[in-house]
Amino acid sequence: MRKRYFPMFFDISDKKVLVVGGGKIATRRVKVLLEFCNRIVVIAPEASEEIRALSKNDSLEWREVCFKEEDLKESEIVFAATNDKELNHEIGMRCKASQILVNVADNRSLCDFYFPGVVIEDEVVIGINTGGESPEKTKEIREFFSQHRIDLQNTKKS
Ligand SMILES: C[C@@]1(CC(=O)O)C2=NC(=C\c3[nH]c(c(CCC(=O)O)c3CC(=O)O)Cc3[nH]c(c(CC(=O)O)c3CCC(=O)O)/C=C3\N/C(=C\2)[C@@H](CCC(=O)O)[C@]3(C)CC(=O)O)/[C@H]1CCC(=O)O
Ligand SMILES: NC(=O)c1ccc[n+]([C@@H]2O[C@H](COP(=O)([O-])OP(=O)(O)OC[C@H]3O[C@@H](n4cnc5c(N)ncnc54)[C@H](O)[C@@H]3O)[C@@H](O)[C@H]2O)c1
Repeated sequence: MRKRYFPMFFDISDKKVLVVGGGKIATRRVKVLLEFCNRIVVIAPEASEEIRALSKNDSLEWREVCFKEEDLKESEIVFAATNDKELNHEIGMRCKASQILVNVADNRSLCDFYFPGVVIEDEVVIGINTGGESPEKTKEIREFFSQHRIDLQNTKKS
């Protein structure tokens, strides 16, 4: 049977979320995470303009430093998204050893969970996933739903 990932809809509003890295992928993920969580720390010596701007809000703190092992102590969910493959791997392994939920952007086998494609419309949240087989397909489906927001609204009213 094909391996599938169960879509748990998880309350992360008060979880301590750590994102390591502040580039393209980290930015894409932070923007989605901020819809669900107000305790995000980003650790990265360099961060995108968007992360810099978002860090002016209380929900997001950007620390302009390199990752250190002790950063994990205060974290409950970790996203490793640096451009350093070895570091991402190390973060994944350390989280596993400490039973901290971890997602590693360049190594699906180290992920406790995958980042979904997300569509939000009022109280409706759609999460899309292909079990790691085709993120591109996830993106296509997410774009399809995003362009059909009217239909989602109509469904809700009927
Ligand atoms: C849904 C989304 C969320 C997000 O990322 O925000 C997401 N990937 C997205 C896009 C995307 N990812 C990649 C490209 C190719 C273009 C490119 O290379 O740039 C594109 C297309 C693009 O970017 O346009 C490359 C890639 N992806 C993974 C690896 C590593 C590996 O497979 O081991 C590599 C190689 C990296 C490398 O080594 O370089 C792994 C994962 N990607 C996942 C999620 C998880 C499974 C999702 C699923 O099953 O469907 C999983 C397994 C783990 C995880 O990361 O949670 C987002 C769509 C967002 C949207 O809706 O627009
Ligand atoms: N899962 C996915 O969907 C997906 C898609 C494309 C790429 N990727 C992978 O995601 C990772 C990030 O890609 P990107 O395009 O965002 O890279 P990027 O070059 O845009 O950003 C890298 C970030 O990592 C930070 N960084 C580097 N060393 C660090 C350290 N020691 N401590 C903390 N932060 C550090 C940099 O300051 C920068 O902010 C890569 O491994 C890439 O292969 C994943």
